[in-house]
Amino acid sequence: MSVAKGLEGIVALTSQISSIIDGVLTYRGFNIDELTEKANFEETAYLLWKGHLPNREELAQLKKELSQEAPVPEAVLAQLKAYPRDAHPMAALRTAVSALGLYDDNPEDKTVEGNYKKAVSLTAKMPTIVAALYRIGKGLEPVAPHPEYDFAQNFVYMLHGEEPSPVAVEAIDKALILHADHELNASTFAARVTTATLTDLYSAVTAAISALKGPLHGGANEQVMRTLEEIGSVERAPEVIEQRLANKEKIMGFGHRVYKDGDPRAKHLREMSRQLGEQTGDTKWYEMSIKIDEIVQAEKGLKPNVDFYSASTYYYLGIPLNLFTPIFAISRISGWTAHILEQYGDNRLIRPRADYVGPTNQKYIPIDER
Ligand SMILES: CC(=O)SCCNC(=O)CCNC(=O)[C@H](O)C(C)(C)COP(=O)(O)OP(=O)(O)OC[C@H]1O[C@@H](n2cnc3c(N)ncnc32)[C@H](O)[C@@H]1OP(=O)(O)O
Ligand SMILES: O=C([O-])CC(=O)C(=O)O
Repeated sequence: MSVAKGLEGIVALTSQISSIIDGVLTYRGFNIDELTEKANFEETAYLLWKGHLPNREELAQLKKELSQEAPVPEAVLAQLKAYPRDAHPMAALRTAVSALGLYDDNPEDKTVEGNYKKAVSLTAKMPTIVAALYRIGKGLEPVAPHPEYDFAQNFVYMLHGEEPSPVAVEAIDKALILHADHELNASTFAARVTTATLTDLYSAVTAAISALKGPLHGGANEQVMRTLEEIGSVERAPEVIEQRLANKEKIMGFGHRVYKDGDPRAKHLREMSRQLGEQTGDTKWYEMSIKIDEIVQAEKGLKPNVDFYSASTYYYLGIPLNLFTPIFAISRISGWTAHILEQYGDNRLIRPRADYVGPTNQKYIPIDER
């Protein structure tokens, strides 16, 4: 049996949701560069779920549903308050999404309409949960979702409990578009493998969040910011990064399984980081990121991935480090659920083989003789 470690290069299924061809990322055939410039997150999520951009009526309907579904059940809110204060928000989010399945009247409804409803409902609740976790962690009361606010606006509002700045809303909205889907990344694959057993949507999303949390995947954005903080100044960047590379340590936010010539999302986040650095009058984090980018490219030939410049972008927006990956999840749930719907629509159990390399012909030894 030949093994492709990490399933590198293996084409596991067909999909109509997103593509990475010659380094270009598209959602349903639309280049993400154009979507990032012209669309908003709600349109993007609709596009991923339904396969076409919404007209005015369809978008208004989706916004209405997202708004209606944004509040989380009181019982789940009470659970969030009972979680250990030092729990990581990604772990808490995973547990909360799993708990939400218990409060769905019909969690096993796997009709197309039923699953679409669940996808919208869960997507709507993600920002509410993440903002609530943040506020509870600070000893503050969660802020209820604003019925009139758009998705990104509502998230920023619920975090801080005040009218959000248009700059922050625009930046978050763009970041959400950029993170919404990415072909068969590890968390989406986890969602599809889980779905393929014909379990429920909550179970599949819980599996996806669990996979996204890891530092080789979505968890890298938080680690990037920790690296920037540890380095502390542009001047120290060469010494620290070169030392880490010499120690064969990975520099978080660099490298990618699919993109070898660069991640097309990184340039948007780099520009956002630059602009926010200028606007806040604190260009250090952006400059340090640029310096690290130069060194890692020169020394290792590795380019930044989506997680690298999102770190300084979120930092400039005053978002705490442990919410970086939850924000990724707030966006990626649109892609996960689109893939879950697609998987239910044309399902086959996903069950590859392992090449057994362990011992053979073992003989049972009675316990007293071992
Ligand atoms: C949203 C996302 O999930 S984007 C990815 C986010 N993850 C990160 O940023 C974590 C850092 N990056 C990595 O760990 C990897 O580049 C991954 C996981 C993204 C891709 O991994 P793979 O395709 O399996 O590449 P792999 O880990 O085998 O690396 C190949 C070689 O490049 C090196 N390398 C890869 N990434 C890095 C890095 N960030 N820093 C230093 N060296 C690296 C590896 O050490 C390895 O070197 P070797 O051949 O001398 O052993
Ligand atoms: O595709 C991947 O392997 C990881 C990634 O960039 C993403 O999930 O956005």
